[in-house]
Amino acid sequence: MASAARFYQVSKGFNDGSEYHSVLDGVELTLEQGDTIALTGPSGSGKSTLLNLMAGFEIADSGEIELGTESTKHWKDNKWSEFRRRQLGVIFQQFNLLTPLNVKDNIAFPLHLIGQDWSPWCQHLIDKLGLSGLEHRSVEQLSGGQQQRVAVARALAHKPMLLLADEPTGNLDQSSGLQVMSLLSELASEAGSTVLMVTHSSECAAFMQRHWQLKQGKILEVSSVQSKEA
Ligand SMILES: Nc1ncnc2c1ncn2[C@@H]1O[C@H](COP(=O)(O)OP(=O)(O)OP(=O)(O)O)[C@@H](O)[C@H]1O
Repeated sequence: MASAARFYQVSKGFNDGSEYHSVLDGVELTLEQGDTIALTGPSGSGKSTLLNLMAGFEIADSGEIELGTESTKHWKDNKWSEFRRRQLGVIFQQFNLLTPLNVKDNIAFPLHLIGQDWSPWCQHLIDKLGLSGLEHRSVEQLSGGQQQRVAVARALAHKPMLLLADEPTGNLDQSSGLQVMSLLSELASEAGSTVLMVTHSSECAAFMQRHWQLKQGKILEVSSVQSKEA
């Protein structure tokens, strides 16, 4: 099966003015299409950095990143933007919704950027995410859990190849967080999206099939449904 993403010896670090600090140190990873993976690791271990590299928000110091069947080695900014618009969904801890817009317009906005219209799939997302009746409400008037459910709909509206989520339940209480996780994993599966999710919560990680840990700049596979069954 084709992979959704591969890292070959990817390294990334940052200068704090005088010194270079290595964060990712020759990371090797493969996300197979349809994988759902929870990424954990200590604070500062580089989880968000890894997601940022996969989305092209940051560029690796060395190594190579493949997305789908393409190497990103020579991608320019416009190619990364095109990839993000068409093939990527991103969910952040802080929701990052367009606050002057209502629920429906927040979900439709990224679709319009790629020339797509509202579809039965979008309506399905609204219904499943419990947003029916709230379509015309400003997102500022929603609870945190409702806002994150809008963010899930927005991220999946174009059925992205890859869904990246950075602590999507970090700002929610436990019950809203688990509800969002359950819907996110079910709808990502319906969309056919591969999921890589950063989380500090073992309960959230349990919604994913595989569990990776980032430690000392490298990925360790902690568990997978396949290996549990083996
Ligand atoms: N743009 C940047 N400039 C300088 N240093 C950075 C930058 N981005 C990240 N870092 C540093 O890289 C390290 C890894 O950061 P990152 O945010 O990826 O960790 P994390 O595992 O996601 O942490 P947390 O769980 O606390 O969110 C940290 O030491 C951080 O300060």
